[in-house]
Amino acid sequence: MPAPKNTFKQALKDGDPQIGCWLGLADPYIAEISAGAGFDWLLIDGEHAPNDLRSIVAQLQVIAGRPAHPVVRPPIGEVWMIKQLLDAGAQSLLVPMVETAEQARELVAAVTYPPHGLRGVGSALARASDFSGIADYLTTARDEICLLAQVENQKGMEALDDILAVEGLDGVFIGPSDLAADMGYIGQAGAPAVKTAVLDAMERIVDSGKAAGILTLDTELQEKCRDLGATFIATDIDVTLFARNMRASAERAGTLRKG
Ligand SMILES: O=C(O)C(=O)C[C@H](O)[C@@H](O)CO
Repeated sequence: MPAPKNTFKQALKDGDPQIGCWLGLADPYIAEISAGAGFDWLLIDGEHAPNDLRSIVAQLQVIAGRPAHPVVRPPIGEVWMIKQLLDAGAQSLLVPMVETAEQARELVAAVTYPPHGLRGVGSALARASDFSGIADYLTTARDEICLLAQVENQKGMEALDDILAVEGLDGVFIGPSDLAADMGYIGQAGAPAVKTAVLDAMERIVDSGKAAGILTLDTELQEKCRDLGATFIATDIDVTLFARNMRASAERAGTLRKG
């Protein structure tokens, strides 16, 4: 019995656009609601949300078997973190702040078992192998892991072509917020210079044959990235959805006080 089929990875290979949502509320209840909302994938954010391994596992558990595919973002691309997340059952990783091809090659090694990689062998204890229930996990896991790198500063953009040449990397995500900051436009991900850089990167990623991805709430940019061939596009964030609607609700309710 092989490792579970990574339908998200297959969809990216097939060029089928996958529409996702960021999960930053770090709660399995929210993840469960989101998993059936209609998104193709959900990003469990370990970088900017108060997630730890336990909360990530809890979200993986409630998303399992639901229509949406979980993509997990570690705080940074450390080998030990990746080992833990893969053993916890994450099959798709989005690793932030990738700046060099060497870094990308290290990440490929981190998701690959020896002799070709560095991933520690602990499947006997791992949720990923259904706690040893998947007899052929060790020899089939790698093919079902989707490794995505985030390029989100000028150093990474300058190295983009070299990063795209790294075998075993499935896709590159451009992070508009961090890229904007590094370009001198902090808080202005929609600045023309940033958008131009993002769209240029999208073209280069797609031309390389790898999957291109982004998170943007800008509907015009979402459409432009899709039209350029981007295939993993996150269009919203649970935190902002909730906060915006709570504030609006409180404002409406506040009118009751006036009598
Ligand atoms: O740089 C970006 O943009 C991202 O990587 C996404 C952000 O981390 C996310 O928190 C939304 O701002």
